[in-house]
Amino acid sequence: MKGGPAAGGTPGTAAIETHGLGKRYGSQAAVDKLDLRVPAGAVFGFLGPNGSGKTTTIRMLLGLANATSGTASVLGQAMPRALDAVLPRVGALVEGPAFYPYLTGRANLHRLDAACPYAPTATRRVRVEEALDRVGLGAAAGKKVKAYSLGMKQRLGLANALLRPRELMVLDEPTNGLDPQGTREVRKLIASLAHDGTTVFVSSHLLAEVEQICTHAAVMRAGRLVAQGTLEELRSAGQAKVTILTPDAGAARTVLARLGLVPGTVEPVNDGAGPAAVTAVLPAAAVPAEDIVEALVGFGVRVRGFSVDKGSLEDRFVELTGEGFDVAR
Ligand SMILES: Nc1ncnc2c1ncn2[C@@H]1O[C@H](COP(=O)(O)OP(=O)(O)OP(=O)(O)O)[C@@H](O)[C@H]1O
Repeated sequence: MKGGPAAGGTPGTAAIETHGLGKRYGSQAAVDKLDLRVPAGAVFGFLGPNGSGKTTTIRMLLGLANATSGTASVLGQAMPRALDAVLPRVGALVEGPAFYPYLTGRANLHRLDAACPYAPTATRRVRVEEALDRVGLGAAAGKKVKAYSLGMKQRLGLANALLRPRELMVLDEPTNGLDPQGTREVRKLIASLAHDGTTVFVSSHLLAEVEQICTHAAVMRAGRLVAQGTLEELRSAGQAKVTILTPDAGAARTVLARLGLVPGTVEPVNDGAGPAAVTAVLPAAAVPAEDIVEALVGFGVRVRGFSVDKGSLEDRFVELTGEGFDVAR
């Protein structure tokens, strides 16, 4: 957007911060004791399987739902008390805004912008066209929304969030309904927002998506936050795996067991004719790699190859959520 860079917030401050935030529906806690911290300037992935409480959290942050416990602040101000001061600084895509089906995409944006008391009328036409272009809807802007696909409606929702520069963008599953091309475009859009200094808070149940675009992430499971931090921090908190390539698989297993590690299966390499690969999981506070090699050699194990694999973010998230992704609670 050409409307000038967003302020973005001072690095080191939090764009979103919650303490003990919770929401109950009857006896069910949709969100429970949430302590979330989204640093200013981050592209923050809010991950979790379906039903883990992401949308409920976002709704509370935006004043669309009332918390039943705890506190939340957005751009340094308490919510929902400071709603009127905060919302003009926040762009949001949550469950798609209500569009008029018999109006064109462009006319819908004009109406939504006109309904916003903070939007300058003089620049409306230009801002609407820029937002439509930015989400790749320029060519379809004259079509009625009732003829839009789900992906096109999603893009229109994004365009609505982009009508003015914002310090914080909150996007709930922004690639829902988009084809691979549309997904790539949204990723690029998020990167360009971040480049302009906007903090982006994006929920997703797609790990690969978060891994590609985010600097930080939090993981929800059944209403609870189970991890948050930079992607690197989340990765390194996971369990690493050691793999030993050796013709002395039995002896290698013995050494691993003596070191307190649990040896995994022995996999033949090269159809069983050559050495075998022996693996073991290294817990977070594990035996250092050099000590393992020393013990193997000391025991007379011939080592042809040795590697420590930190494990992917996916391994870590499956570890954390138990059920993996795309699973309803
Ligand atoms: N209005 C409501 N009334 C009762 N229960 C609700 C309501 N909204 C959400 N819930 C429940 O709260 C839990 C969390 O839902 P939420 O929509 O926040 O999850 P989510 O992580 O956003 O999932 P999804 O990715 O499927 O949108 C779910 O068990 C859901 O059924």
